[in-house]
Amino acid sequence: MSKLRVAVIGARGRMGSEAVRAVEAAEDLELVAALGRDDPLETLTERGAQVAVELTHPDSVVANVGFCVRNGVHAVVGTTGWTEERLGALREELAAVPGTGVLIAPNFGIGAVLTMHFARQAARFFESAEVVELHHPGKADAPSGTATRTAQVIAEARRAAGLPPQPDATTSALEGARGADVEGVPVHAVRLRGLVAHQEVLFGDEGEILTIRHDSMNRGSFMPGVLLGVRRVVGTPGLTVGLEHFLDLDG
Ligand SMILES: NC(=O)C1=CN([C@@H]2O[C@H](COP(=O)(O)OP(=O)(O)OC[C@H]3O[C@@H](n4cnc5c(N)ncnc54)[C@H](OP(=O)(O)O)[C@@H]3O)[C@@H](O)[C@H]2O)C=CC1
Ligand SMILES: O=C(O)C1=N[C@H](C(=O)O)C[C@H](O)C1
Repeated sequence: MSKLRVAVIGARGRMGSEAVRAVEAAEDLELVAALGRDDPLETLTERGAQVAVELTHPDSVVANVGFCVRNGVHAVVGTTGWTEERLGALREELAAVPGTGVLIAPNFGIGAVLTMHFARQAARFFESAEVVELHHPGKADAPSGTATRTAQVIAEARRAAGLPPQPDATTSALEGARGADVEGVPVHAVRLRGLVAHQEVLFGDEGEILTIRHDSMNRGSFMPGVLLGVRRVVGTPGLTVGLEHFLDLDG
């Protein structure tokens, strides 16, 4: 059986370099390109890449994924910065090339995906919910894509259950003290040398607290998810947001 031809964009970064190693080590995959900032995207088509793994920067990702889609290269995207507006534009681009698939995964860590799944289940049972994400100080965006998505999932579940806004008597606060407001769910971001990627989801109600915590101790933790995405995206046309769609979580 022929190997799936895979490229990595952002190949010299923290995640990209780990993805290069993971693809090279996979027997069913062949690394055909490892692109940095100054390498032309045309290399993807010249080398016949079937799937591109995109791990760059929120300012670069839209153009890179757009190139892939226009050229029929499936994309597995870990880079953050996907607003509703960006997702809408990508859906329109994809509609013009049926057969091409894009996976956008806010987090490739299986435990992080499960955290979001469990948070969705828990949200309707608690009056209060807040998210705390903790990352290395080299991270460009805050709050993390995962924390933003987690807060959105909680907000969706609260709305579906008809819960009122969360109680909060704060009338004066230093700017940022209550975190970022993501659809009514406060999200707090810590940047600290020594950390990799961590998140706590806190739920509170009268007399009890539920904490769901996930820790990525190294970037190898993301690689099984990256490889799963690469193998599945080729048979999944259109836009998929979230690795959970490839995990059969209710099975
Ligand atoms: N979904 C997930 O599970 C995970 C997602 N991430 C996300 O992935 C992204 C990358 O993270 P990380 O690896 O830590 O970041 P790094 O800064 O370590 O790596 C990014 C790399 O991309 C390069 N780059 C930037 N723009 C381009 C471009 N246009 N073409 C090719 N290469 C480019 C950078 O080059 P240069 O240094 O020259 O700018 C750098 O080498 C972030 O958005 C992060 O949040 C991170 C971890 C897990
Ligand atoms: O930049 C990182 O490191 C990470 N980024 C992703 C995010 O913003 O959610 C995933 C993970 O948290 C690591």
